[in-house]
Amino acid sequence: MGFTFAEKIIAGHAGHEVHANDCVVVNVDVMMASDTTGPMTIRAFQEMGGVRVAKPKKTVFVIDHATPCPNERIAALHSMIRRFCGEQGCVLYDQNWGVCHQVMLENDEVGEGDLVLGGDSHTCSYGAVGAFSTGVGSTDLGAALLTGKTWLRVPETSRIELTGHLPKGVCAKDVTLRMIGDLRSDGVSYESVEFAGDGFARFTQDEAATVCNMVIEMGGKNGVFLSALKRPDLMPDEDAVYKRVLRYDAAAVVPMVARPHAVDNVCTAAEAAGQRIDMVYIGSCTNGRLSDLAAAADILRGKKIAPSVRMTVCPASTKVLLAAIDRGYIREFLEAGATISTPGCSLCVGTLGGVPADGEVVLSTTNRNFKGRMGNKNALIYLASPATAAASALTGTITDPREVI
Ligand SMILES: CC(C)[C@H](C(=O)O)[C@@H](O)C(=O)O
Ligand code: SF4
Repeated sequence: MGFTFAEKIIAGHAGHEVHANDCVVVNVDVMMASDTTGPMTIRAFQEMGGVRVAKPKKTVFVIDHATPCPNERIAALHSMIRRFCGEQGCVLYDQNWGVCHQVMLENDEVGEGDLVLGGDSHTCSYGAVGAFSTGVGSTDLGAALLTGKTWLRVPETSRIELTGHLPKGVCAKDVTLRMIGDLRSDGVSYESVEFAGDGFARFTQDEAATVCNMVIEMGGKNGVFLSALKRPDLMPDEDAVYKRVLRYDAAAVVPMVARPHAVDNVCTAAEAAGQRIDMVYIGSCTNGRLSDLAAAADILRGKKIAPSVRMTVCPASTKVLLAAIDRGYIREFLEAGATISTPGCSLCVGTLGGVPADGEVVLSTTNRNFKGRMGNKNALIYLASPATAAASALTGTITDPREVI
């Protein structure tokens, strides 16, 4: 019986052979906390008697969820993180960097073969570069800061294969929403997901990050793109055991949306067409990268968004913003009538401005549309790709991007 990626990488970090459902203690290569969970992690570390973190150069804090800082209470938490990083010699990405997951990826804080714990549920994003990465609570993270280790139940694995080419106007986000719609939010609970097939192998790292980012929205523990694996010792064996295997034909995928108030409440963009929208948000660790901004800029270029729509674009990082400036996208967004927000989590989780009013409808490129997500429980949030978001901003209603390209 062969081994899956999860079994191989966890075995390497446990120092012995492991099988799905074993409970093991593993070495952790990289730890990450944001400004939301960082303070709780520091407190947990201190309450456990922590004096020095085990791996300061591999312990990363990113101040991203509430930047620039909106109030006094959060300012105190931000200073607590800065002080801790100064005392402990941990790596700090302050408010000028961007969303934690993008910052981790674009600054090579994580790489192939790393076992990564993050105090954020979308830590699963790093499967795009061949890491085993997963989100944990602040207490587990605090313990890892102290010991450099954690415990894991070795996940069972599902494999999802994509074959062929995506049609024009169809994005990685559409494939992701389609899979989540099919599997539902608990479809692969606590499982590792291997993304395979020539279709996924053709995805760029940005696209792979979009897919892996939302593995948690199908209940997964982690996701990994097999095409990101260069090390043969991490590749799953031919006779590895899978809980389920799903296959998708890329040519048959169409633009999708998730309707309020659940990520698995999906339908095609064509089925939702005509739904009025008041706000459009393009950004986040799911879809705020340069290629996402490019997809939106291609649709908005030389046009004006509907007067009834307020549109905000937030590059996922300062590096993305600078590249978008160089390529002229930022000017194009501004000329189309959009607002540009400071790189970070921005509107995604309601920790900053841009809160929708009661009854308003938002189309967002983020990963969650739960009630209250953007700061108002009486708003309705739809999720979609950057192409669908841009096309819909032009018309003021949900629009299949293939109608405008
Ligand atoms: C605030 C934070 C704990 C949360 C997470 O863990 O994912 C946030 O980033 C989110 O996207 O919902
Ligand atoms: S951009 Fe949104 S989903 Fe990503 S870490 Fe920030 S709040 Fe969470």
